[in-house]
Amino acid sequence: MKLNFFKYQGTGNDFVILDNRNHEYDALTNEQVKFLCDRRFGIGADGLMLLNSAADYDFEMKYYNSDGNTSTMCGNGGRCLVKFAFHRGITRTIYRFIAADGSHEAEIDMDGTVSLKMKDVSTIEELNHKDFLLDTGSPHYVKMVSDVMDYDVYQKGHDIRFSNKFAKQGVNVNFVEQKNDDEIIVRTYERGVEDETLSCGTGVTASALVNFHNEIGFNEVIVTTKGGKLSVEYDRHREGSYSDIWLCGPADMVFAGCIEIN
Ligand SMILES: N[C@H](CCC[C@H](N)C(=O)O)C(=O)O
Repeated sequence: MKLNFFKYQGTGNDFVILDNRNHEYDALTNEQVKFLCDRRFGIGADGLMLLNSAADYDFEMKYYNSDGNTSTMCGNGGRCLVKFAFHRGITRTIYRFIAADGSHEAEIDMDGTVSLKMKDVSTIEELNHKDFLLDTGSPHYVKMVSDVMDYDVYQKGHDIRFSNKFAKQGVNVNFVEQKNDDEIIVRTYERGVEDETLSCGTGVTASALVNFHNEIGFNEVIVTTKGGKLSVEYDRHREGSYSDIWLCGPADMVFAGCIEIN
């Protein structure tokens, strides 16, 4: 099978993207996705996305983790897919697409950053005063720590992700340091990559919502990741739900190519 692929990254979370609007890659297998994402034998990426046609939407997003399995929502992937759609000639003031967790809106700002509206969050489960569980389109465990840049993210993330509570379904694990009221640093161990990624969009979003200093009403949190800076804007409601959640940051093409696979 010959593939024309495109490589994109959003704050270092990187993806292989295929334009599948004419169903050219419908037969792609999980094993082939895993090969394409392999950093030694393939192109190399945290995940792979298909840009599919969709009735009533500008496109459909189909997301695979680098383990080759389809998964739930990818925030950085969604942002990269919007920029890819633009590069492929789909130009909109507001993009509307369908993904694993439902419909999303997105905008490409004048400076090229992409803002993606995330699904509403109804509850945050507080396991204790430092550990939280919530779903921002993918399941996230958020743990507040100090000196996050010195933290053993791989081992500690692996231990939580494969603990009895999460072994079957999996969970993404975020380690968060509070810099000040509106700034956090986040490092994430990602399910389905089974390693730390340079950033995780749904994880950054989850970590921002858990941010201790949020007020009722509009909040904006600046998030530093190893792959760069993102911002998360949202409305916090009195009963503890969250809406109008926007994940904003850069999303850029790295290279394009053609590959022949078995
Ligand atoms: N690994 C995640 C999906 C990708 C999430 C991440 N890349 C993002 O930007 O949200 C999962 O299986 O739940």
